[in-house]
Amino acid sequence: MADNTTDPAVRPNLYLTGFMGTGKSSIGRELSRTLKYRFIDSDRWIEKDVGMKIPQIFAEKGEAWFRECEKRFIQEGHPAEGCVVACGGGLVVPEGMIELVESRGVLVALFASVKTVLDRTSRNKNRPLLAVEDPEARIRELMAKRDPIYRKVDLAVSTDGRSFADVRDAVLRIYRAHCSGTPVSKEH
Ligand SMILES: Nc1ncnc2c1ncn2[C@@H]1O[C@H](COP(=O)(O)OP(=O)(O)OP(=O)(O)O)[C@@H](O)[C@H]1O
Ligand SMILES: O=C(O)C1=C[C@@H](O)[C@@H](O)[C@H](O)C1
Ligand SMILES: [Mg+2]
Repeated sequence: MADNTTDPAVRPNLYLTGFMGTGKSSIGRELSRTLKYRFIDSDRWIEKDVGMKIPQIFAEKGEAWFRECEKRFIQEGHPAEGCVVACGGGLVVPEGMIELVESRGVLVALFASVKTVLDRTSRNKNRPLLAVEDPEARIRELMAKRDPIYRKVDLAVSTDGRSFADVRDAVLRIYRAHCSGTPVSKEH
């Protein structure tokens, strides 16, 4: 099987999407080491670009303004190849964003249950959308809205009960298969 990812001339960007806590940032970093690609996290890029942390951006500028920053990041904030990009959890939500990201490289969606997301996000207070009295109810409500959007992404990996290495290898397999033109079946 031809493997384009071993050809330095063909290194399409690998974008990770999915709900908060599915592991885009942590798995993305691991993937970038394995592929010897540059790792970029859209949340960190925006924080640096605007000079504010995410909670401050949401509080002072609002979510819609943040979504515009995410669009600008995809359009002009990173190299055209050789990158693993961990997208912010809501980056693909506005209409047209899945198509925009897919025009820049290979998009893979990570999935996890409400329980897993709650467990993985509860230790950390830097997600303004989950900084509410009942984060579980908020996750349920947001996930119900967003799940149909993430499911539009053709390449998908489930992360529930799987180790970092296992998820990393599953993403690598489908990225490489996709790059070499091999059909990939969905795994939600
Ligand atoms: N497969 C996994 N097994 C165990 N823990 C995991 C796994 N994937 C992620 N985690 C843990 O879950 C937490 C959230 O992961 P991470 O920050 O990578 O999520 P994210 O998808 O980037 O979230 P966000 O959309 O908010 O940026 C981290 O503490 C990470 O170590
Ligand atoms: O899912 C979301 O809407 C978000 C996820 C995070 O990565 C950050 O982009 C921010 O907290 C919003
Ligand atoms: Mg992240």
